[in-house]
Amino acid sequence: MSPPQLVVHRDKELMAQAAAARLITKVVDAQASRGYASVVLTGGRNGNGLLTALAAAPARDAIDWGRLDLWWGDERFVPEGDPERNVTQAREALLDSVPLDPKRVHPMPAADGPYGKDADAAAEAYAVELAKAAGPENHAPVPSFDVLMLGVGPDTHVASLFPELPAVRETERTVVGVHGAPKPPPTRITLTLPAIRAAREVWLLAAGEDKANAAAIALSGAGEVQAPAAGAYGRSRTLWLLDAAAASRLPRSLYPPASP
Ligand SMILES: O=C(O)[C@H](O)[C@@H](O)[C@H](O)[C@H](O)COP(=O)(O)O
Repeated sequence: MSPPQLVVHRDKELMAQAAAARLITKVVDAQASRGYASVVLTGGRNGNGLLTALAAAPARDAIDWGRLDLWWGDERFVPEGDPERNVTQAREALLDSVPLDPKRVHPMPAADGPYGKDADAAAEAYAVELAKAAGPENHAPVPSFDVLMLGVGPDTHVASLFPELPAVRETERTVVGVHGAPKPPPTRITLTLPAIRAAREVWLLAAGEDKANAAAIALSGAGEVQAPAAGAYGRSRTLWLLDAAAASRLPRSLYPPASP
């Protein structure tokens, strides 16, 4: 596993704009070489901030939206259309403004969907959907995601993998239900670390002073059960995208080299 790369931007707005530009290039390159691209979205302010910046990006439509597969890293297990749902927020920020192929957009099940209030059954169904989309060359029963994005919580959680809770300890299943999450709402569905680690690239988004401790802990050798962000890495690249506030408590040895 190659060490994580860090890129620090002046502030969260610039981080979102730069991350959006980075995503456009990554998707365009994947589509040019393979004919399609596969991206995992994340919820939260930084994840939605990136989507909002992407919607406004001048080069946005260099992406062939009809050949983009979208998945989610986690979802709040609430009814369809609930403003709390990550997919609801993603639709408002970007998805409703671009010509995606609906067959290639894979939201996680809602709490009023075919699995009712059974988050574990809904999680299992999403795992089956991921496995069906996996190819023979894939490293886990999930597609080879080009980019899997993760917002980082102030407690170092990523997706809905919270410190010390059962989901972060999962080593076999790719998707599990989460009960009693400390970040409301308490019931969620989440990819697990094995699924996250099947991605070619994992990008962690951390902006704001409230993420400074989490970034420092996760990047200074903490264990993944105590600091789930520490266990989120990609097969070929792990990239932390921070703003200066979130990077403010990083050990000097980690902070990207000052320009000469
Ligand atoms: O469902 C969620 O809440 C998100 O997927 C979660 O993992 C989020 O990305 C982090 O909590 C960071 O959220 P902020 O960017 O809002 O701090």
